[in-house]
Amino acid sequence: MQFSLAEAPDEATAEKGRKLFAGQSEFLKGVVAMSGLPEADRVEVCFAGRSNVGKSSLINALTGTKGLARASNTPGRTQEINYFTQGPDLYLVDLPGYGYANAPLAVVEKWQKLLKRYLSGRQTLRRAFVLIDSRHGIKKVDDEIMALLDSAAVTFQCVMTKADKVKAKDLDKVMEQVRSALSKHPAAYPEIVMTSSEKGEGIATLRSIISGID
Ligand SMILES: Nc1nc2c(ncn2[C@@H]2O[C@H](COP(=O)(O)OP(=O)(O)OP(=O)(O)O)[C@@H](O)[C@H]2O)c(=O)[nH]1
Repeated sequence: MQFSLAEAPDEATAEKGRKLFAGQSEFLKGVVAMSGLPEADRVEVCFAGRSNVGKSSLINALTGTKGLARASNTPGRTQEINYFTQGPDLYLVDLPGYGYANAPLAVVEKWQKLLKRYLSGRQTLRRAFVLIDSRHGIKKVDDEIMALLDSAAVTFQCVMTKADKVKAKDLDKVMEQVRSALSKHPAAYPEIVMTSSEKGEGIATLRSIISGID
């Protein structure tokens, strides 16, 4: 599999993305058990990543709603599966951050159990976006989540975050590592999205990618 960076969308595709995200975004609920999931009545995409990777910031940037997903400096604060509605036809799902070194083992095990159940049991889940910090590349815990997605047969797309924090030459090195790590995962989608929630880079691209998922 060849992995390439997603290019900026053409005008028609960009418009589709803009339209989707011009719709209202609202926090629906935080879920701690499968029994709490909302009715599976629309397409959903989820966002996974290590604690502090920038998930909340990315969801806020995508939806254009500051403070929608709580952007927090405290790692590991997003401990529930958080459901957001995006317009009438889409759920954006913020998964618990993983790999938080100081989390008690019992908490980690509970997340993992819920995550596994969610990923393998949610019929309407169309794609997972796995967020990777552009400074750090793919770590062991990311690789484990990707393996979980492989076994659950959930297509996942890699989204690089905090691109503004990395120099171009360092980014090349990280991308090489990312491509090589992704090549071991059959569920990996061939395009990688480079983003900066801070600068807005890649946000229009990701919006149009999501608008093309049905
Ligand atoms: N420079 C820069 N900083 C960012 C960017 N995205 C997020 N951050 C910062 O990174 C930190 C973590 O961001 P969050 O969005 O809270 O991360 P999270 O993944 O939701 O964190 P958890 O709730 O711990 O899972 C915050 O201090 C953000 O301001 C970005 O694109 N550029």
